[in-house]
Amino acid sequence: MKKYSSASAYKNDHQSVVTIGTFDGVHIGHKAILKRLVETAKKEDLDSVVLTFFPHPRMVLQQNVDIKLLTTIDERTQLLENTGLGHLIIHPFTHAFSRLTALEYVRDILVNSLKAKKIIIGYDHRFGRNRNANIEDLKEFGKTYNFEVEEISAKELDDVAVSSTKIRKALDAGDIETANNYLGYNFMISGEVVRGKAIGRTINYPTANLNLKETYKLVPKNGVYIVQSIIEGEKFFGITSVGTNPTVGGTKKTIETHFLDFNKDLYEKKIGIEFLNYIREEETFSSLEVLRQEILKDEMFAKQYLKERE
Ligand SMILES: Cc1cc2nc3c(=O)[nH]c(=O)nc-3n(C[C@H](O)[C@H](O)[C@H](O)COP(=O)(O)O)c2cc1C
Ligand SMILES: Nc1ncnc2c1ncn2[C@@H]1O[C@H](COP(=O)(O)OP(=O)(O)O)[C@@H](O)[C@H]1O
Repeated sequence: MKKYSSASAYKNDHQSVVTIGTFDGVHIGHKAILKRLVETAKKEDLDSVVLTFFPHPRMVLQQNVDIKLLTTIDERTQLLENTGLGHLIIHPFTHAFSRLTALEYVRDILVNSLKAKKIIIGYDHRFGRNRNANIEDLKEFGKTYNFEVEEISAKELDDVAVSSTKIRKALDAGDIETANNYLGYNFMISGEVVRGKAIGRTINYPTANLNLKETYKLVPKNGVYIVQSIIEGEKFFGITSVGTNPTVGGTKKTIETHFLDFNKDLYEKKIGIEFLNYIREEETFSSLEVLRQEILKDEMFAKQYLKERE
């Protein structure tokens, strides 16, 4: 897959089939649309192109709204790469871009830059300044500029919209299994391991504290989870606590993982953790000793879960 940092960076004379969207999560519904794109490209000898935007339009147009996304732009890129897509354009979404008229957008971007011969798009897609043009307008432009518009049905689109919302809601409720089913893979977060208060080791539960670079990345609700991680090529399971650690008087939200059967220095390493299941809510325990006993129970629970899953 070739990547481009703007529509004008895409320099290709071959005609294309294009689909446009955010594809946050690249979940099973998105994959169905992307499969159609890649198959159409093959059948009709066109290049397959996804036009996506970053930052998310709502991050630019509604800056006061705290938007959380299922995937960072790097994760989204990697997941799109796995679909067999030919070309990915991550176009900067700016105020100036949002002011383009429908005509300018279609003519300059879709036709002149992307050489669109076919556009696969949702029936309710809106575009151009103030989102005032719709799919009927796009079909009219197609007559002038000689491209075809293939409509994604309400049903198919509904499935996509439903799963994005459902995945976010499931993660907000700690329902990892539902989220993973809709995603078609395990929800994951990654970041650098940073130093904490060094209390973990004193109760025999050292925890790798993850620092997320992207503030817009969604984190599942506070609580305790079973996770897995690939560390230097080897798979480890772990128990992760998402929360403020009230037992030790914490106030800042942290994401900390104790890896099972593991004993290595992870500071400054970049690691990803995949969420497998939810164990319990975060609680305020009366002492560190009680916390240690509770984490031991979490460990037993995780081991049992992993054994049954084998
Ligand atoms: C599996 C697991 C469950 C945890 N559950 C809780 C909890 O319910 N309440 C709480 O205050 N802290 C909880 N913690 C977080 C501990 O308070 C934290 O890991 C400990 O203070 C060590 O922090 P440090 O990495 O800064 O040394 C949990 C940690 C783990 C690994
Ligand atoms: N099984 C393990 N799980 C997680 N981290 C481990 C493990 N064994 C060793 N470590 C190391 O110990 C560190 C965590 O120790 P801890 O006492 O919790 O300190 P901190 O408060 O700095 O996180 C991790 O960042 C990692 O480098």
